[in-house]
Amino acid sequence: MRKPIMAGNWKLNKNHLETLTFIDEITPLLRDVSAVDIVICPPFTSLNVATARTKGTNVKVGAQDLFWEKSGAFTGEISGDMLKVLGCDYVIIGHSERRQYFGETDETVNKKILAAFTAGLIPIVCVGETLQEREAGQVEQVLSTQIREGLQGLNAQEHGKIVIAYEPVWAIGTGRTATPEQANAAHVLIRKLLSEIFGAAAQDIRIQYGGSVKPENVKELMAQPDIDGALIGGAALQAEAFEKLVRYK
Ligand SMILES: O=C(CO)COP(=O)(O)O
Repeated sequence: MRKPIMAGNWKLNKNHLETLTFIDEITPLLRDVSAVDIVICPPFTSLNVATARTKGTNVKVGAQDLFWEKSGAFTGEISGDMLKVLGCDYVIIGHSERRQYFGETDETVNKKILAAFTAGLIPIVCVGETLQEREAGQVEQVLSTQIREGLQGLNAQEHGKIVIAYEPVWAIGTGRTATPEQANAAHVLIRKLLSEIFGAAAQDIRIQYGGSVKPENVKELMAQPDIDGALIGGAALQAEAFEKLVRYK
């Protein structure tokens, strides 16, 4: 009942020319796929060409961040409206790299989620614990704070299309994936937390797993009942690998 969603988070990779090359490779390969939502999230400078080149295809485009204000004296920032008018459909919010290096907090995540919905974008909201937190037995506490504070004030009617990405920080770019069972257990916990906010509609919210997802491990992760897709970094940068990830079955 939840349509799988496979998204590539390109991070700081690919200029606009490389973006066009990737899109020209990937769109013919994925043309027949309709059972999975496909999203690429290039850097801001590539979004213009990405939305233009994917227009009319089944590949959707997302940004990697946004700012919560609509306009004004906020040097270096990008608004949700700017992304929407470019043709973006999604925006990643609260990635652990933004939390770690750029001062993102649950409070700013919350403001950004609301701004994304106001602009008509679907937020992909990242949560996840560090290795230290996992080893200290704090997974539940960390996820619960991130969800309760990050998603404060949301409701099923207006915000039910939200996508959550569970990305344990210790699995990102490390080659160390959570086991399918570990990941699913976290997803079950997240869904329980979502049901406090969204009620029964939490059953329809898609929860992606992220952290060293590759063509070799995607199938067993996707076989878990509460894993509804993946947010993929490194392995999403090559068309051939990304095709395999989208065709995970
Ligand atoms: O952070 C990630 C996606 O947002 C995961 O990155 P990797 O797939 O490179 O581990």
